[in-house]
Amino acid sequence: MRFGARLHDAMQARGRLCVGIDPHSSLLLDWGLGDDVAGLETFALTVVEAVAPHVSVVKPQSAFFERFGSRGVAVLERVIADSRAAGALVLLDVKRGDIGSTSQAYADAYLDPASPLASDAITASPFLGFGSIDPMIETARRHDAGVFVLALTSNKEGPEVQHARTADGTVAGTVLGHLATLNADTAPLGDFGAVVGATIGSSDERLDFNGPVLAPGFGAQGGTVADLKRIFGPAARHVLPSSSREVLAAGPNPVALRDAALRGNESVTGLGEA
Ligand SMILES: O=C(O)c1cc(=O)[nH]c(=O)n1[C@@H]1O[C@H](COP(=O)(O)O)[C@@H](O)[C@H]1O
Repeated sequence: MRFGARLHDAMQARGRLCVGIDPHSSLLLDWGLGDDVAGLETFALTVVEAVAPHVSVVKPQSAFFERFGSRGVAVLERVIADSRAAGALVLLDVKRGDIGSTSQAYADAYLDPASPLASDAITASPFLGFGSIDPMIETARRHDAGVFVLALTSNKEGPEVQHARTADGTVAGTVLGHLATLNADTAPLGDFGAVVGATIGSSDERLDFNGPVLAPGFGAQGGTVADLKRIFGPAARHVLPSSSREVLAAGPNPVALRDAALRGNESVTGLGEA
C-alpha cells in the first residue's frame, strides 16, 4: 500500500502525533545515563518500547545517533526495525539534499527495503533545487515510501531563504507547488509531504497540497494547537504535529513516557479527522 494511504490509516487508528526520538546529550544525563553508546541504546530502545506500539509515527533524528559513529548507527538500525515491528511508521529525519546522482545514493540508503536503514519516509532538503531530490521521490514511489520536503522550517533563520522571492513566487511557495503536482489525484492522501514549523506564526502560502504536513516545533519550541489551527486552517486535517523533547523529558519511566505520548495525541484531536 502506498505511503500516503498507510499514513492516513495510521493517523486514524493511532492518532496524529509524531514522536521524535532525539537522544540529546542533556536528556541522556537527565535520565541518569552516560553520554555514550550504552546510554544511547538504553534511551532509544526505552522510548521505542514505550511509545512505538501507541503512536502512528516515530521520527528518529539521525544526527544524535551518528555522533557515536558506526555503533550509534547500529542503534539507529534497531530503532527503525523495532519501531516498525511495533506497528509505527518510521520517518527518518536526515534532511538530505545533494546533486541528483548523490541523492540517488541517499535514496538507496534510506528508502530501499534492502538497506539496513530502510524507513517508511525521510526528510529531504530541496534547497539545491527541487529537481535535485527527484531520485528520492522516484525511489519512494517504487517502494511505497514517502518524502517530507522542507518548506517553512521552525528555526528563526529559515525565512531568509524560504521567503525569498523568485519570478514564480516565494521559494517556499515553489516547493509547495511541486508537492501539489506530485500529489495530484492521489486519494486519500498524497505520498509527498512538506515540513512546516508549528512556530511560523502564519503563512500566505498554499498549505493544502493534498499531502501530509510534518509540523515540528510543537511543544519544546513553543508551538501550540491554537497555532496549528491558525497556520493551517482547513489543511490542519493533514498535519502531523511532531514533538521530541517534550515527550522524551517524561522518561526514563516507560509508563510516564507512554502517557506523555498519549496526552500529546489527545491534545491534537481538535485538528479534525485525518
Ligand atoms: O524536519 C524536522 O523534523 C524539523 C524541521 C524543522 O523545521 N524544525 C525542527 O525542529 N525539526 C526537527 O524536529 C525536532 C524538534 O525537536 P523538539 O523541539 O525537541 O520537539 C528536531 O529533531 C529537529 O531537527
